[in-house]
Amino acid sequence: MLMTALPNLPSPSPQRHVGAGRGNNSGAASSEGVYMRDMLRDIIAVVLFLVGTWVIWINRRPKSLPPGPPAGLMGSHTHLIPKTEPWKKFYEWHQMYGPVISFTFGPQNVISLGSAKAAWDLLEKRGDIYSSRPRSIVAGEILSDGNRGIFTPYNQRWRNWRSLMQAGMNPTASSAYRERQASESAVMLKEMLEKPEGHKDIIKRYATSVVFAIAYGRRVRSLDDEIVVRNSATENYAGKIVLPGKFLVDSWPILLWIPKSLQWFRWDAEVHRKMDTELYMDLMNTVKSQIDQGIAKDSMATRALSKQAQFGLNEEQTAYALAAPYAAGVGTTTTAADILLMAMLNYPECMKKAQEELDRVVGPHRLPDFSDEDALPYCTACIKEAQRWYTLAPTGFPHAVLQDDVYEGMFIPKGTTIYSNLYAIFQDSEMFPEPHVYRPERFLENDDPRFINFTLQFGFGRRICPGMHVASASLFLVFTRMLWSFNILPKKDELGRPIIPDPSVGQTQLVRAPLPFGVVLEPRNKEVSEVIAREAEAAEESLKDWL
Ligand code: HEM
Repeated sequence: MLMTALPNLPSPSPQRHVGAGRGNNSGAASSEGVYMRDMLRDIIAVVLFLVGTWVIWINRRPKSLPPGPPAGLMGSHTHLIPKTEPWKKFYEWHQMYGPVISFTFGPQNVISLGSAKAAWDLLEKRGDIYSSRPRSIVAGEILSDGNRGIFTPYNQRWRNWRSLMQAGMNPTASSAYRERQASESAVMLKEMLEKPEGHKDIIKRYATSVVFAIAYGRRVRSLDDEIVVRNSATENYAGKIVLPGKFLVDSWPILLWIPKSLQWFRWDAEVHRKMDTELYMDLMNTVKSQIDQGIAKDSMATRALSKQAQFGLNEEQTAYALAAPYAAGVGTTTTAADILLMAMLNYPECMKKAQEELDRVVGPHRLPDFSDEDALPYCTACIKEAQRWYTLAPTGFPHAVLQDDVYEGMFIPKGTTIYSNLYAIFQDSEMFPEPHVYRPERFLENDDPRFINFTLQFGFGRRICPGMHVASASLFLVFTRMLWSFNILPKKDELGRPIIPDPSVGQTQLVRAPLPFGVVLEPRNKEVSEVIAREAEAAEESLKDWL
């Protein structure tokens, strides 16, 4: 049957028969040759049939699945996805196939949402089924034993964890940290005056101290503090292992069937799990002993420990939950501030406009404060636009869908990984004309509530960043106070030419960050140093009894 279905292969020429011209055996040899030739033809036909069937099978795409690129021979798109900046490839596919595309990563179905509308429609309006996370074997299970909520599927354990995050960082709780943010940012400016070249670490110390105050009610005076060093080591490791494709077992869970002692992907992760648990328990136990001594400051830890049963978290789960603000809040805030500086170097005219606004509203005798926020719309627009212009979470953080669904006629199978492709969303020229240009005015010209209350950079639905109020408040103070104090200027090369950082490149671990660049912080006038010295002194006074 197979043979008849295939066109006849051309006969080889008689001169080339095996054994041709070898005396008496030539007849037998020639029939043997014919036999061999037919067999070869059968084998080739079978191979072609199998390969053809395989290719058709692996490229089978239920008609209604979202469109996407053709798969490779192994049925996957993995080989098409670059290891660095994969969202750029997804963006290309969005331009070819539309705002909702599907592809596979290993055996895993993936759907990427490249428009805000699709992300809102699915991740927010249908949040009851789109709020889970894809299975994360190494980072979520082996390293974290299900204790890091950011990797946890949408279940009761996540809800308990999330209720502690909400209690600690909802808008009302977040406003209680503002005084702390104001004091630490005044100290930050003083440190910048003294050591302008260290501005990046200075911002990092600020962000670290803020999240430690929120989580544990303690202050961080230096990045050399032992708890910071231990936390950084932990987060560096976690940041590295969440990169897609880092571990085969995350795509091929069947590898969990090999004997545990041979599972090489466990070895490092288990060592780190022990270290992390020790660190997080130490941090929580310090607060317990402060509570016993009556010297604990209000924090997520005091709240969690006094209502542990209400939150439904055991000791270890509580300790891990309290570590989340550091894990998710330092790198993000520091990078977002770095992006703002990069924007100012690329668009000095925007810096001038923002400074004019600050001079008009705040004047020269005090630092900007939260009470100025409503009167500083251009500065606020600069912050939103920086987060759009250079997104630090280009594919968002992946969600997973809990049941089969249909969206605009497209089938979305249960268990699919869903990327909210913020890179593609922010490049949507209908929503953001000339998307590559940094233009804060776009946020002032648009009265759409989604522009006024812009939260796309913080993700979607029930998983939306719980730290967004803390982050926005920090960015407001860091940006306005830095611009009020300093002209942000580029460094120069040996020929005196300004070195402007290139926004089209970056480096990615858990977040995407600009490549390192230098800035010159030039105090704007003589009074700046006096005001900073005065406000920093008052800040130190208010912080003096913080451990
Ligand atoms: C500019 C700064 C920040 C940005 C752009 C940002 C962005 C994000 C994004 C995109 C997500 C994923 C949301 C989703 O799954 O749809 C997320 C999750 C999260 N963020 Fe942030 N974030 C920032 C700062 C912070 C801060 C300061 C904290 C804490 C103090 C924080 C804590 C968290 C946590 C705990 C999650 C996990 C939520 C969950 O899985 O339920 N983030 N963030």
